[in-house]
Amino acid sequence: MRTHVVDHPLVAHKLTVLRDKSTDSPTFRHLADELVTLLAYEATRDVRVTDYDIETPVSPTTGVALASPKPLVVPILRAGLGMLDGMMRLLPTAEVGFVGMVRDEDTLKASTYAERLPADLSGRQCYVLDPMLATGGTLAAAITFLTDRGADHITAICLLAAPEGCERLERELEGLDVPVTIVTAALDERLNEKGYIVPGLGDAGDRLYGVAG
Ligand SMILES: O=P(O)(O)OC[C@H]1O[C@H](OP(=O)(O)OP(=O)(O)O)[C@H](O)[C@@H]1O
Ligand SMILES: O=c1cc[nH]c(=O)[nH]1
Ligand SMILES: [Mg+2]
Repeated sequence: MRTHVVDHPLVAHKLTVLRDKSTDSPTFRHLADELVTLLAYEATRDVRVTDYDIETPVSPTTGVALASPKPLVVPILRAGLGMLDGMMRLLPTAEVGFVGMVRDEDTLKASTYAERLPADLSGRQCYVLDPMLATGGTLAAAITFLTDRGADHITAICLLAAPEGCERLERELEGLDVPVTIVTAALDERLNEKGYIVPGLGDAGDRLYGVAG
């Protein structure tokens, strides 16, 4: 597994405002959307393309087009939904699959409550969207879902990652014959006793959409 922390002053600036507890929900949604587009630029560096012949007004030339099958973008509900538009801005022809997962606040175990993915992901490049990589339980389960169905290339885009979650993913994905890359705006210090990322930004889903009942 490769972890890529995007080092860019605009990413750092937007992330700072996102972390600020006084940032309201509309501003948080807007910034999350902008940040994803910046991260997606890095995350799609190895998107598969194929040669594509065109004619410019001056001469024929060969460029590139997205290869087939098209990439699959997978937001992890709920908070990952706040990253979908920003991702689709860069990959408008990608397909989208959905996985709904929630972490139990006491045990920190992730469970799946919804899933709408193509049955066969053979040969597919998948981009998983989840703002928070905390203990890593959610992302480990999501990646397993995708690779069990044949996905052969996984990139997860996270706004923030914790070292504990990255280490867990390294352990759980060891031996997996599929390249996995984590692209994040920051690798934070640690998790607190409640499994929240420190300094973090709080509960991403609540900050995007309001406190869940
Ligand atoms: O790495 P982990 O320890 O598994 O935690 C990360 C998960 O926790 C949050 O989701 P949450 O369970 O709060 O659901 P929500 O998106 O509906 O708020 C977050 O969006 C991740 O999916
Ligand atoms: O800090 C955290 C950890 C998990 N989920 C969140 O939304 N925030
Ligand atoms: Mg949440």
